[in-house]
Amino acid sequence: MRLRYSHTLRPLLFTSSKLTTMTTQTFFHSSPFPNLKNTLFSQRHRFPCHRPFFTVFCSKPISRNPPLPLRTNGYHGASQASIPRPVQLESPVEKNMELQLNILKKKLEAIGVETEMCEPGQYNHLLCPECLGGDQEERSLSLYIAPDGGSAAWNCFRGKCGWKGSTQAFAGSNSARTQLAPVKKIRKITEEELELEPLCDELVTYFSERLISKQTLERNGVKQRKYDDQIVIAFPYHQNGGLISCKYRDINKMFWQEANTEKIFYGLDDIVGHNDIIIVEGEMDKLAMEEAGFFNCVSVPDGAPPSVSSKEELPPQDKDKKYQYLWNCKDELKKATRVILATDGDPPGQALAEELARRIGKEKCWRVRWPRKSRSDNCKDANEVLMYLGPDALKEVIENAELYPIRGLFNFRDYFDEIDAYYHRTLGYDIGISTGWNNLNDLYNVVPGELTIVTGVPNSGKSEWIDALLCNLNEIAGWKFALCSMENKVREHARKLLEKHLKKPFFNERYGESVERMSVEEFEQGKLWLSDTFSLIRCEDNSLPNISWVLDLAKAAVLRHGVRGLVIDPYNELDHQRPPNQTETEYVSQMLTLIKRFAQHHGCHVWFVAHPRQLHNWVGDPPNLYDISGSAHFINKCDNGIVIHRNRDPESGPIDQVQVCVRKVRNKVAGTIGEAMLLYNRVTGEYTPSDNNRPADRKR
Ligand SMILES: Nc1ncnc2c1ncn2[C@@H]1O[C@H](COP(=O)(O)OP(=O)(O)OP(=O)(O)O)[C@@H](O)[C@H]1O
Repeated sequence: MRLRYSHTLRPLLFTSSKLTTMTTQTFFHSSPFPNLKNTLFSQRHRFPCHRPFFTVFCSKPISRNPPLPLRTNGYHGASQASIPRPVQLESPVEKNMELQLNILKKKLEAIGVETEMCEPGQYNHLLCPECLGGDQEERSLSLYIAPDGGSAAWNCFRGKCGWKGSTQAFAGSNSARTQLAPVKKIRKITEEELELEPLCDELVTYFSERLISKQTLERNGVKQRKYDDQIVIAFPYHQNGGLISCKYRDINKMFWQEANTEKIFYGLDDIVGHNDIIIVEGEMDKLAMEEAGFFNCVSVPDGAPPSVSSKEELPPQDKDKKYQYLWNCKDELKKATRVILATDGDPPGQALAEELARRIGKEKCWRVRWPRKSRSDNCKDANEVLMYLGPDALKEVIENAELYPIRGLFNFRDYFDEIDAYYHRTLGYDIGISTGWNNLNDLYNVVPGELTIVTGVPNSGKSEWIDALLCNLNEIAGWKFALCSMENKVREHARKLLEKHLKKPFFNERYGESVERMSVEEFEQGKLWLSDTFSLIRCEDNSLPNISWVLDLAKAAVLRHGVRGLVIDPYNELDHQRPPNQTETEYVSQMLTLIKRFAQHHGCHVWFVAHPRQLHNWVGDPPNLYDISGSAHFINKCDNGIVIHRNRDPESGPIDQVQVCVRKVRNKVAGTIGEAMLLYNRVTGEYTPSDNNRPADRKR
């Protein structure tokens, strides 16, 4: 049980004769009652255990006597043996140790003891299914399985649990749970038996310093109890008006609860019939809520866990020991339409809210935001809000409760920061960067996080155009890129990029004509630019890379070099093996989903080159995006679809003319459908806008 109360008012020492008020410093460092804590602890030993003490694991020396035969009903709640002992079985089963070990393990597993790693003849340290090892999740259950696998005995060493018992493989029936589970005797208690008394004036004052009124204390039946000359606060837990349990709080803010009583919410009767229920983390918070006018409030009995359980699945109700108080009133919770989780603002408090919400159903849970109590600190719970800001502020906290977040379910409000940045254009580039060719400005702009599919018949200049675009984007916005261009030899790719960057040919021979070749100095400077601007994704061995491999490396390039664009050229150079039951259409759809997720997640633009299928009776027109071989998903899933086409017939028009057909633009901020003409400079590989916006006439 983890209870965390740290109210900042002066702590008090309660004695039956008088109640002494001290400063915090005095209280912690020079208590006039050095033995007080010990006294309280020893007193408390009458209460802390939730189970009766058994003596199976008492500290006597190991007996040399032959082991006592175990009872045959399978469960021993209280053996007198000094340590768990192997049990001799006189039956044919003796011959089959494996069988009996399996049966034994099944019985143990039926009561929640995980035996997978357990070996016979050894002490195994496991998580106790009764207490789950407390907040620290200690492996506090010591389980001993006899060497022959025929019997087992266990004990949880956590003082607050102490669960112990033993069983045999072949004793009784196999319905182990009912036999093995310790029969807890729930005590019936009365205020008289507990010797609860009305609060003394000093304690009433103590509460009033926390702004809890006498009226609230009386309505909730808050009492006191004497332990010799010490007084502790008693919070009686009621259900249907009857006393179910009682929790005590001493001067050291230590808590303990009546043993062998049922775990219920504190204030349970107050939520009966209410549509709105508030759940808080401590009794003081429940009382504080009342001061703000909220009676429909309960407190958890056991405080908060240190963190949210790592297990995704909730345990079955009967094994969900820590939250039995919830299951004990599941009808009330079911009837409620709104459950406001007002647990503490610290990480354990938030973990508690999450655990409660998982069990109650997040769809009807709400949560609160604790207001500031100072410039640097927030209030951490209801009582602090009451003390620092007053009842109206606490009322406001509850009235302003927000829907409890559900993973995957959002509101636009959750994205307002991002939407603001988009509106105010503070992130740059969100409405897209110009390609650098002004006649394309209305048609296509490069938006981070989008996917552009580029297609065109073979040799149409797709790769050349993308390279030229990257050089422009680098010049305009300093973007860096990852290139996965499997068709290109690295040195050829370097040549093409350098020519565009330096606007000079790499060689003079054949294509350089009379244009001055790039100098050695320019070449050296260009190499530095290449290294700085591009990351190469290449599969150096003979195997073809698959899309996940490419995206993983692209992610590394984003994180390591800050690349803003990825080119995958072309699609057919990737490995596209798919499971036999998956169609190519399904495969393409999945692959494009992966690419788009990568693009969005890293704010990286992706250009993906895909070839059209073989076109029959082709008359030289630009292909259609639906002609892309593989699947219509290329056009369906991309943000932008571009066809690069060029005239190859000198009689139809200039052959350096390149047609950029923007066939799909999903985001109207980025552009629109249309065509623009560029002129290709064969010497430097540069493109410039063409004055002639008419495509060449094609021979038919
Ligand atoms: N408008 C043009 N005029 C003349 N040659 C061009 C033109 N555009 C590109 N080229 C040349 O065509 C060749 C192929 O270009 P590129 O590799 O970019 O085509 P591609 O469409 O990517 O080809 P593939 O489909 O085979 O991958 C290059 O040598 C390039 O210099």
